[in-house]
Amino acid sequence: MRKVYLIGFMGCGKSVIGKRLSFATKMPFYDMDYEIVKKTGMTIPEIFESYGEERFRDMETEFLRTFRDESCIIATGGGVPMRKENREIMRKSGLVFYLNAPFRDIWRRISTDRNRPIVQQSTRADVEKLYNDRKPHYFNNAHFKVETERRTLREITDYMAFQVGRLKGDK
Ligand SMILES: Nc1ncnc2c1ncn2[C@@H]1O[C@H](COP(=O)(O)OP(=O)(O)OP(=O)(O)O)[C@@H](O)[C@H]1O
Ligand SMILES: O=C(O)C1=C[C@@H](O)[C@@H](O)[C@H](O)C1
Ligand SMILES: [Mg+2]
Repeated sequence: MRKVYLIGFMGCGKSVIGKRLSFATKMPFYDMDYEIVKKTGMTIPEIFESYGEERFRDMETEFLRTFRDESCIIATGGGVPMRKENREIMRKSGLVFYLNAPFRDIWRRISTDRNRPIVQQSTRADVEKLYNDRKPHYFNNAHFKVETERRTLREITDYMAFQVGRLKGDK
């Protein structure tokens, strides 16, 4: 296995669980959003504001195409699985875990976060529609579906570390 990708909607826990999984598996961890912020020297709201969402999406694809060939854990941005090319790269280069969380949990976590431009520009109903539209893309493109509802971060991480350990060396 080369890479472990975490996919799912904003606030499902990709970044926080990715870090913990890195600790549990001793694999390095990278957060795509953070890598893009580091490379551009801009925050995500600034990138959306200055260049528009489409350019941000191109940066995500560029990251997947060019990121170093290393066994590692990658927390993807919430919109990454919407592009066919992104899905193909992820499935070819590693294992894909979908973190599923109910919309009410997601909304509680993200509604007041100013660092997510899509949330800032939308109503709750808009974000819920986006959640429902995206769900099949997450679901149909993951090797593993992880239910996070009523599970602690520890329980989720332990389950994922077990699956990663079991499959290490298979790919
Ligand atoms: N299962 C969980 N139990 C408790 N808190 C959680 C759980 N999952 C996520 N959280 C909390 O929700 C918040 C959002 O999580 P996180 O930033 O990891 O989401 P994300 O999937 O990386 O979102 P984005 O796509 O916007 O980067 C964090 O404060 C995190 O600690
Ligand atoms: O779901 C999305 O479209 C996004 C999620 C975040 O991870 C960031 O990549 C950005 O805020 C867009
Ligand atoms: Mg994140």
